[in-house]
Amino acid sequence: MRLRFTKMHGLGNDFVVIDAVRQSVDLTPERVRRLADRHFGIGCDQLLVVEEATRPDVDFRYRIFNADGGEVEQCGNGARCFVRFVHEQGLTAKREIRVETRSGIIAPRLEDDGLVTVDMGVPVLEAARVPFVSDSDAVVQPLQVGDASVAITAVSMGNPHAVQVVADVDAAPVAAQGALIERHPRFPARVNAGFVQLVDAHRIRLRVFERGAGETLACGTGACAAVVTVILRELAQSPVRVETRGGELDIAWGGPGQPVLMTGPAVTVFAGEIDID
Ligand SMILES: N[C@H](CCC[C@H](N)C(=O)O)C(=O)O
Repeated sequence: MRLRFTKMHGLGNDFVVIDAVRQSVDLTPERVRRLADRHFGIGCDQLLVVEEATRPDVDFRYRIFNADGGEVEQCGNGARCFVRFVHEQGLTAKREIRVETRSGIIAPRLEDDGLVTVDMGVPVLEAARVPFVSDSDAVVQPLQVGDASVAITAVSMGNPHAVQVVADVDAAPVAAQGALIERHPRFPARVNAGFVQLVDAHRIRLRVFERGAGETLACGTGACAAVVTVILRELAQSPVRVETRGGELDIAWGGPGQPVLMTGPAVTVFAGEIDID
């Protein structure tokens, strides 16, 4: 199958973006893994597929696949790239679009300064809906991770996140502990593991070991989940600037029941074609 693609990134969280509106695409988990492979394929953290809307109240459908081949519910850095892509490709003249994802509708908007703002929807805090196996919906809950007991906040941005506060993200055991948390039995759909360091009431540092991709340079939904966490724990106030290894995101959240707004960059790197069997 010959495939036209565009390579993009949001703060170094990188994507292969595929237009499935103007080309027919048949993606299997194996094909996704091959396309995402940084040695045998193109290489990316996630693969984003642009499809025609399946309902009248949205402009497009947005499908997201992790590098491990699994399809997931949401991708924040990808949402910013999505709107830049459909605009650059002439698929829409709108600067703000409504996009249907597996976990609901998001609304990315191209700003005049070149950044992109996305209404990422309302965070889910009920454990059963994250999903997180627990008899409590408490904001902070203990989680046994190997020999350590860590205090996490379980929150869904459509996709599941387990967020902990650490003294120094650079020293945090992201690789070892992140891998254990990702596959922890209390997260039946697996989970993205966030590590947050407080800088001040409006600034945090964040690293995320992503479900299905490992540590990435930035995670948009992870930044949203981290801001929800530090605000719920009364450690910070909105808006919060999130420093990731790939750069900075600005997140605003008005509290439970309110949507999370994320603002940051989206960059097109190159376009190409690939033959994949
Ligand atoms: N690994 C995530 C999907 C990508 C999210 C991330 N790249 C973002 O920017 O939100 C998951 O399995 O839920």
